[in-house]
Amino acid sequence: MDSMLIIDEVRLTPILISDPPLLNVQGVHQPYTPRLIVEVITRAGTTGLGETYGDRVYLDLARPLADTLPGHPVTDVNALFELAGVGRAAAGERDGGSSLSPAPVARDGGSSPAPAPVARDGRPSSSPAAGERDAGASSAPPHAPVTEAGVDAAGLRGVRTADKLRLSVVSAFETACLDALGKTLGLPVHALLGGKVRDSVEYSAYLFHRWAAHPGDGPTDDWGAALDPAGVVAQARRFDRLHGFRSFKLKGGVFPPEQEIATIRALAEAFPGRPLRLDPNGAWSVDTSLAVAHELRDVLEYLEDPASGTDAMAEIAARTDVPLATNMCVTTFEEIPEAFAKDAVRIVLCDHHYWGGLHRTRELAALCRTYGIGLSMHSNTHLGISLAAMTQVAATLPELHHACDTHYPWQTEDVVTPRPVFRAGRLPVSDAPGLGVQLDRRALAALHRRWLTADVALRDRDDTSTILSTHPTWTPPHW
Ligand SMILES: O=C([O-])C(=O)C[C@H](O)[C@@H](O)C(=O)[O-]
Ligand SMILES: [Mg+2]
Repeated sequence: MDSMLIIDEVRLTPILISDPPLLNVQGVHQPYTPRLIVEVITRAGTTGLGETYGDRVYLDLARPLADTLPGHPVTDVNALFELAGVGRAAAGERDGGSSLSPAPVARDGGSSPAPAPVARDGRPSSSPAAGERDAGASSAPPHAPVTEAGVDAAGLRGVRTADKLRLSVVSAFETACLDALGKTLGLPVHALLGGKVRDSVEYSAYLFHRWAAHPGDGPTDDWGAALDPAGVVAQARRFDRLHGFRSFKLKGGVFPPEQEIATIRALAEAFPGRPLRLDPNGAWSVDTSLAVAHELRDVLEYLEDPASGTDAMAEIAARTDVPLATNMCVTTFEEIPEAFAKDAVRIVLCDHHYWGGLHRTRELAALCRTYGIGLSMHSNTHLGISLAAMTQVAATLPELHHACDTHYPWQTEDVVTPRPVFRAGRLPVSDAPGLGVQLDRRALAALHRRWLTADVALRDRDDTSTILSTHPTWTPPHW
């Protein structure tokens, strides 16, 4: 193996990025949300970049994986799964747990104590501090247990298992290895995935009900509140003006369905013929879902996760012509056979983070193609490294016929420079080596400093605790 391709060092940098007060079924976004930036450095000094969820439960899995990588080639991305212990739940007893095992994820959702932070060469520390609070996965309710078998269908990204956490960590390492490999070979990541089938990727405007500002201290912006149909339409007009998005997705499950129906109707009137999506993250019963589908049957591109669970989705799908999409009931390969057999969904939202990387996203696309299921793309609060990875893999998927989700326009901070710019709702597919993004080290250091100095509770995203801190009587909505 060419020594230029051998990994010399891996750096992990947890950061906190500012986030607006966006509302969802689990509460409200924190003023700052955690992300993890992964740098893989080869013996030739080439740095590859990756990004994933930054909650402490992910950091605890990333650290031992980072420690095992030096000496491995960046070409060896298939080995990452074994090194990260994916599938180790079943095999764990057999091998007795090798030195490659990641820190164990406790059955109560907590994680093993982390070692004290270690600064490497004066660069941002790769080790998060031990937590004061037991961590849940990003976007999952704080009480939700993490088990090897997997429970918690209520999480915004569906069932939460130890393997899914590991896959989310692997995805950042895979992206970083592919970025380093591409830079070494002078090839874009899409070429390493078989080549692009389009020169630009379409994204959708991600509309949220939101408050004008976080209560108390926190980052501010000038978007104002969006708590009724007029507010959401104004938000959509601004997205249209700024980025030219053609399609619109509304995060629902916040207000009673009648109000969210009125909002979609107002959007349809303001933007005739444009694709519209509504996603209440499983907040509705089967009957409510059917009623909403009926009301909006003439304007929806798709209805995303109206109810929770494969059986409920299958029941709704059998009784409406409105296509159902999901990033909650089909989020792992294990969930595919049942959901496809029951015709529960017509569109699956891929996400390279929790599906385990860019190669596995292509494997998911192949399965969807085989079974005649459409493909779209999910997003969670993310920065430019993830956006570049999403764009590179999306460029290679012929079957991606829906605009991809992205939270990116809500993010005012980034660790890449220059910021990507959407034109007519699209991003060009970079042909530069690797992901085609440059790390802004000064920004990375500043956001890491925030992670070190801010309230440690912010190191785990917890939308429910955040809303309860100012609205103590709030309960998770269900209609
Ligand atoms: O499509 C989805 O379900 C999401 O984008 C989940 C996200 O976490 C979203 O609800 C959010 O950021 O509040
Ligand atoms: Mg969704």
